[in-house]
Amino acid sequence: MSTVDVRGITVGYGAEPVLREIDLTVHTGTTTAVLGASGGGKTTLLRVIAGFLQPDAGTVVIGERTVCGDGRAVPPERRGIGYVRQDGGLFPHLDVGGNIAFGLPRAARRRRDRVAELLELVGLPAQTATRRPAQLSGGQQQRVALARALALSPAVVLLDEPFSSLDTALRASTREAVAAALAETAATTILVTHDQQEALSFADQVAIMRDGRFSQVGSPREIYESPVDLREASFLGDVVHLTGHCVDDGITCPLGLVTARSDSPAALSGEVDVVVRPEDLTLTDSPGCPHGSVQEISYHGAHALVRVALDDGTAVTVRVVGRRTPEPGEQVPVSVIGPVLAYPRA
Ligand SMILES: Nc1ncnc2c1ncn2[C@@H]1O[C@H](COP(=O)(O)OP(=O)(O)OP(=O)(O)O)[C@@H](O)[C@H]1O
Repeated sequence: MSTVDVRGITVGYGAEPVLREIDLTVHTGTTTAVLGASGGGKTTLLRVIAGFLQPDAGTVVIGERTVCGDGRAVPPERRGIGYVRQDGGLFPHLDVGGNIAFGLPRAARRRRDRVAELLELVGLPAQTATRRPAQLSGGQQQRVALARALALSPAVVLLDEPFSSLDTALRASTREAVAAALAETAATTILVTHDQQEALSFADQVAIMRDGRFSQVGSPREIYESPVDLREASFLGDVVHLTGHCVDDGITCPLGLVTARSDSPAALSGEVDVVVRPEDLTLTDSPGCPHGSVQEISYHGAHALVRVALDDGTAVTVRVVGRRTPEPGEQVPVSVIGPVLAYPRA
């Protein structure tokens, strides 16, 4: 069992802490994505867990073992952790086989079949072993870096933005290969990323870091569909933000009379923030729905974002299937699908 349990970690590089009393639990064999703005402290957290940085306060427990805190500081090489840096960090003077075998005990280093096994695990052919890192694409290098991290069968794998330097197509295929390799080894994984889609699709749990703390930790669905506040909602994707007024039978807002979802904060009254995702709006008619004119279309292939100026002047964005966009200037109805998220006015 290798649950990673981070409790009350406070750490910094100077007087000001970068992380403040951070708590995080990553259950055995699951993946947590740590998502946040640049400079927020994501890498710092990985460095504390890996043992490269000693915290000012708090503990890290891996499985049953306290690896830091309570007067203990287990060195990085004895924590059973595989770490993949943002740039892969391969040794340029060693071939792929040499890179993967680097951390293995002397006897195992000579076993080429272990290297071939690890290459297969990350979806690379065995003959890649004789190539130098410089002869590989960015995605192949990242896979080799993962194979090296997995060589010692670590119980915990830390991935620091491993896909950020890859182009879209390579990113998707590398991500799939890495996810499959991690699933096969049942490693407990923490992935640092600043890519919302990556966090939502790759992880079992997403932790959003803001100002040195986690502002929300939950399943990808909870994080996207039930953000704790307007700020988190905007951080995780496109939002239509409107002002609403609570009335007896719901909330009146530029979209008409709407009802608050049950996962909205309780005790709403007076003026509230109404938050709707563009995919919760449609260009179809419904009783009492507003109309407006199409201002702008942003085409993304599979989908398109249609900006509509409602007749009362409010601008809203509607996500439609890419093939079914209206024309600019067209008059369209805008309906909301289902109840909306509403928050007390910020
Ligand atoms: N070795 C260091 N010495 C001093 N300050 C540092 C050091 N490493 C990081 N910092 C500072 O700590 C803060 C957090 O850095 P960190 O690299 O953990 O953020 P991050 O969320 O991983 O950022 P990014 O997404 O850009 O990689 C930043 O303000 C950074 O400048």
